[in-house]
Amino acid sequence: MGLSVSSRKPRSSAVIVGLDSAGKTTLLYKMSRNVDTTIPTIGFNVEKATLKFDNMELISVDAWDVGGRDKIRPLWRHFYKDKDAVIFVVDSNDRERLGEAADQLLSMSQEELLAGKPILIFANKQDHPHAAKASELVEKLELHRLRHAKWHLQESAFLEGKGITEGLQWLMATLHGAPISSGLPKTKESPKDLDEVSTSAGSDVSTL
Ligand SMILES: Nc1nc2c(ncn2[C@@H]2O[C@H](COP(=O)(O)OP(=O)(O)OP(=O)(O)O)[C@@H](O)[C@H]2O)c(=O)[nH]1
Ligand SMILES: [Mg+2]
Repeated sequence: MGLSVSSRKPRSSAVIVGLDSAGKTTLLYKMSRNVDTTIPTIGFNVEKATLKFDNMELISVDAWDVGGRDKIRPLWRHFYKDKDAVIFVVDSNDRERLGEAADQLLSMSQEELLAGKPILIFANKQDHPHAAKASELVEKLELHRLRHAKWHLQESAFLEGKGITEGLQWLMATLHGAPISSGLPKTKESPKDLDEVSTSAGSDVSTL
């Protein structure tokens, strides 16, 4: 079963990034039944949670907007070190900042300590009627630039709890090489029911 894992070392860990207001904190709190959240004070906002299912540790670091990015860069290494994956959250309804988000995503993917790690992209806020859909986001986020990483774009609506499980299932399957069933909430769709579009080797898109 493997559900009683609170004292075990995390099985895997991911760093959550994204522009301000994308939904990173909402993602953590949506799973708060299953997480412990702490906010250490080290000069910029850090939120940490451990998913009890699969014992995956998620760390959100709100460091992008802090002045003098180069000055705090050495601190980032502390959080990027030993991470197995990147979770990137984008506000699909904020088209004006998609270019900025694309640059942040590319920059993260090129961080030495994260290079080549799988990237789960949550195309969040899909509950907005005019939110950019997966196909538009693949283009606007310039995902072709993520040449060396396996990525998956998952449409989501965190406030409604939609898309979270599906995205994390992809991540766990990618990290562990096989679907993980223990403790994961059942999803209504099986992968074959999702509208999956192959975009390049090892990368794909799932709509809600
Ligand atoms: N409509 C809608 N709003 C959302 C969704 N997810 C998050 N929000 C809202 O977006 C706002 C920002 O969400 P946060 O989770 O605080 O964003 P964040 O990425 O942690 O932002 P910073 O901490 O500033 O970097 C909040 O008002 C959330 O309620 C969603 O799926 N749909
Ligand atoms: Mg936040």
